[in-house]
Amino acid sequence: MVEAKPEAVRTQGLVKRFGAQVAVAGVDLVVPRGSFAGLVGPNGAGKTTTLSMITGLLRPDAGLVEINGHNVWRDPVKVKSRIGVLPEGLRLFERLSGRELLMYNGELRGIPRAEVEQRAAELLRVMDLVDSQDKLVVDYSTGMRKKIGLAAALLHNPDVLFLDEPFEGVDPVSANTLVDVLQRYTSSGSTVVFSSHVMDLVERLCDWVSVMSRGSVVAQGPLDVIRNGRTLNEAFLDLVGARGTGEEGLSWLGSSSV
Ligand SMILES: Nc1ncnc2c1ncn2[C@@H]1O[C@H](COP(=O)(O)OP(=O)(O)OP(=O)(O)O)[C@@H](O)[C@H]1O
Repeated sequence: MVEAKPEAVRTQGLVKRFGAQVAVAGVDLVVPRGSFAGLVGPNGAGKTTTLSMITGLLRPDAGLVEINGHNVWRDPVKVKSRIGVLPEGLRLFERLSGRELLMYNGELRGIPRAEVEQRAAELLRVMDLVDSQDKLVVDYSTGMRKKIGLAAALLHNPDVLFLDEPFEGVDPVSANTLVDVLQRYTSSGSTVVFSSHVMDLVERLCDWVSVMSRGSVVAQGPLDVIRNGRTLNEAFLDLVGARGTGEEGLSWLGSSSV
């Protein structure tokens, strides 16, 4: 009998509190291998906190995180060597050029220099950053930062890639580039998990969706199951209980009142 491979990501009962605030209240997140997975939820739902705990950046108060069957918090070095992360806020080494940043990342990952040089050159070309490769990262625009951050996260060819709001502040041309690279990456069987508020994009790209609300996963599964005949935006509004008439309050707003 062939043993089933573990999921790319599995969490059980993940909890994080900040003082009296429960940011993540027992999250059971599942992402099958090879998925292009979207993590969606209203502001403050706990997406960033969950991703931070999954990627070994923030220690959970309770619960279990496994990536490809390996316990992240018991074996962090092994797991971190096989994942790529584009975190929120994207803190980068600002005084390095884009090219130096990739070379440094490659060295940190223990990849032979000649291999890093080749991979960095290819990534810079695909990300359309060749002309800016010698510019300091501090002088990069928001979209350029996302692209060099994604290049750095891909350099060691991870099994699973985690991206927190990768398309935020990115122009349509750069967004297309990011999408092309990510689709090429998942088509070879690797897994992407990304958080986003852009429902159209999640609907277009993802085959798996997890919906969070108030610190919990309220729905997850294949995109079509979550949509259930609706647009993803409609499904999202139904699931997070955010449908209102929008007519209450703000009666003073607009030109008809004084
Ligand atoms: N370091 C922190 N200290 C205190 N509270 C925090 C901290 N980080 C997050 N929180 C709180 O935890 C909750 C979840 O925040 P989180 O950033 O995970 O949500 P999110 O779903 O990523 O939101 P958004 O879509 O707005 O980015 C929020 O109420 C937030 O105020």
